[in-house]
Amino acid sequence: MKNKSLTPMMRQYLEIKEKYKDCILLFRLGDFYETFFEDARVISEELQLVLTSRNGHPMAGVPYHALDQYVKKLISAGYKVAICDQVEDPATAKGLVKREVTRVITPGTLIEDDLLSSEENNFIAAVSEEKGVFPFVIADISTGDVAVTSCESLSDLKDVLYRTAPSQLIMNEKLKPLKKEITGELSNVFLEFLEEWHFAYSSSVEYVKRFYELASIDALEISSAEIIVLGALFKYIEMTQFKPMKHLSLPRVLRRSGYMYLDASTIENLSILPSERRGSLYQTLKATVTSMGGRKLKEWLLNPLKDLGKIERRLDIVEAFYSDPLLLEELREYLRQAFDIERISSRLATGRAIPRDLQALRTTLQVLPLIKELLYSNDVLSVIAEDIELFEEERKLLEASISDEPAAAPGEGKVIRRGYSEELDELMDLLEHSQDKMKEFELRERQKTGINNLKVKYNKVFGYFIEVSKGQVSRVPDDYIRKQTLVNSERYITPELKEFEDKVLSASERVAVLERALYEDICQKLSNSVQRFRKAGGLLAELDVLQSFATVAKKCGYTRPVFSSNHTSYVEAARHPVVEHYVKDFVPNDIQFDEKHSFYILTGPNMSGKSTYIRQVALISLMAQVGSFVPAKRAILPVYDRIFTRIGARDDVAGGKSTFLVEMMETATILSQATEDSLVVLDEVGRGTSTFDGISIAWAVSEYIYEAIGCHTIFATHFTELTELSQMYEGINNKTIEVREIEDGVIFLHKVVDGVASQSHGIDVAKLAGLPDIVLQRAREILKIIVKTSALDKTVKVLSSDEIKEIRKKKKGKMHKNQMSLF
Ligand SMILES: Nc1ncnc2c1ncn2[C@@H]1O[C@H](COP(=O)(O)OP(=O)(O)OP(=O)(O)O)[C@@H](O)[C@H]1O
Repeated sequence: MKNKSLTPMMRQYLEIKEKYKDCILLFRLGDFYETFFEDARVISEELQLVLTSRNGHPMAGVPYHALDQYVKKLISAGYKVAICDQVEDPATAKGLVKREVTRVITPGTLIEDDLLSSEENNFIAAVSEEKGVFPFVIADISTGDVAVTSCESLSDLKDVLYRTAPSQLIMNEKLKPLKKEITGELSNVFLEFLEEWHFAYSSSVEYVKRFYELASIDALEISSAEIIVLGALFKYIEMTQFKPMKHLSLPRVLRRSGYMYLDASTIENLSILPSERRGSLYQTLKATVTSMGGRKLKEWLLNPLKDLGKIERRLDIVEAFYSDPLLLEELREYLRQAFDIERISSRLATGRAIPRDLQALRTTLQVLPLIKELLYSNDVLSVIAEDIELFEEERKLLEASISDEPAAAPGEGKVIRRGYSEELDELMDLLEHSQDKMKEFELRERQKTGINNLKVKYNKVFGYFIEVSKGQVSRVPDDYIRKQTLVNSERYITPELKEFEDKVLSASERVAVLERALYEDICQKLSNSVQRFRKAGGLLAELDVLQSFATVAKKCGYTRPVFSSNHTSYVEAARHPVVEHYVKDFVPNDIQFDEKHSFYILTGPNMSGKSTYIRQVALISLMAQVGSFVPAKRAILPVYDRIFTRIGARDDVAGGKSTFLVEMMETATILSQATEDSLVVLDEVGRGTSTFDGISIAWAVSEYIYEAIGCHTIFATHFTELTELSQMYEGINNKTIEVREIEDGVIFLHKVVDGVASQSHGIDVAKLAGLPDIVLQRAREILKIIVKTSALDKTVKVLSSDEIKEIRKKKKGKMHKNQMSLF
């Protein structure tokens, strides 16, 4: 590149680019943000923009008004973008402008307009490693939410990443060797490695203290390793945003002991979160009407409660809504009027609130008293009403200052309401009624001087002037200043007229300046309340989720679960909350767990409904612990500490793991982490290997769970051999799913009953699937031969009491209960 051909601006571009090498630099120039050199090539290709050239160098630009939209595209294509704006240069007396990077946008720091109504969180996360533990922090800059946890193992960290799905992950450089392992299954995460010094303890402590204005970090009750990543993340945010992020909340500390832990495969197996392929629990339970509620619902579904008091509190509220449909409908109506004040708060705090945000904030604050009053009308709900703050001062400020339909930006007098500022009103009056004002002035002067034909006129040379005909000149008062003499008249100005003229001529400019200043002042005042707005937003979100539970419970015929004190369970006529919407006549089934029924072997033909049944048992408990009613006629449930699932075949080709290896790893996790208070549902464990290996593993796993862990378990299997276990262990029972055999196949009745499946009917299902007759016939012949020759030798003995003692001892040493923390 020949430096000679560079313009001064291009040189400046290169200078700034030096510091922001890893970013696409967008340079404000008039109505465009321009890029030059290689950046220009990149953006013209990524954004399909015309590539032009200046002095032989490539150049491309995006229009100023469409910046957000283009930046978002660049970010999703994996780029970081530095926005270089024109700012006043205090070094020059003339107030000249200079260009400066005002923010760096990365996937995790994107908080533009279109996110305002989104139900998704946009998390930026940071992780480091300290003695085998991974301290982890996430923040959503667009809502102000911050949370920390520590992952005790790599698989814990992967679970947390799966659950939070951050769009950007900042990692300590020392974790580079684990990059593939950590992020293997994450798609679309923007990774950045920061050098180790970013994770220095002392600077992080100082930073966090300063950020939260704390005398000591002890108040946060988080470990020093967590402080380090929190500090590193905040430093990163400040480095990219150049603005204080005062809306970021104190970190929520998430410890595994506080919640029912769901690992990534359980979230996947139970279809808790929405997926493109099938329905989910989230979609079923979602009758929320605000985006804050949508986000909260997701958070709750991923973190079911273990504290019975808290669960009952949620259920009480759901019941109060459920049993008062009119109140419920009224509340939904008010909530529909509430806007996403968490996001508005973040925009206020970062100086990016637009007038529409303030209009939305006002509407939301206006609806709060109505919600409060409504909740007070019900005894149970009045407890929540107490917590609703009314923001009288802020509401009055917004009502007095922001017009009903404000313009997109301040500057033309269409944002600030009339009556808020006398000065602005006067200027606007001047602009709108300058002609009338002139007439008024003229009339006043005529009356004052007695000159009937006195006229106020305007020309470009003098501006406004008073014209008096020659015959009347003797009446002209002393304070008139003569400006010009014509044949038949004299022209004068007065200080008042000049003052008026100045006002009119500069009024529009002054309106622009004054309205912007007033607007900024209002935003500034409101920004002092952002933490309280966020809190109110959180409360509205919770109300929204709880009303959503009540709405769905009514629509789908759910009942309130009751919790047993002796860890037993009886659910009558239970349904699968998602599948019931996809099949015509869903057949409800019961489930019972007590001392004599803690472990079920569930056999049944293919397609009979085994997976559906075991999933519904897990989902019903999960729903209950989230605080929702459940799809059953009656439900008595224990509080589970964890739900484990091992369902379906999954491989991890990227991580070099076969289907069977993944299956065994998941099973190993269950055996090492389940406690007697857990619920375990297993589907076809052992299927991924040879039949005899599979049966042996499944058998030994069942014995281990039953004897060493003793938790409620359902094991769905095609290995009918496992049903022998019920003969040997008192609490192991057999269940099967009924089918009616007909001449030409089977009818699936989907009814779960005591007993063992007579056969798998796999060939009947193969027929349904359309396998050719000749293949089906041959399969039947082979089946007959195999059944005769390979029956399991029924000589397996029950575990001896010494063996049981031994496995219980080993299990104890491995217990992880409540040790780990999670998200
Ligand atoms: N209780 C039920 N009432 C009505 N239909 C049901 C019920 N349970 C399951 N089904 C229907 O049967 C289909 C098969 O169910 P599911 O996958 O649970 O069977 P499965 O026994 O696990 O099969 P396989 O052993 O082949 O994996 C479901 O997709 C659903 O359409």
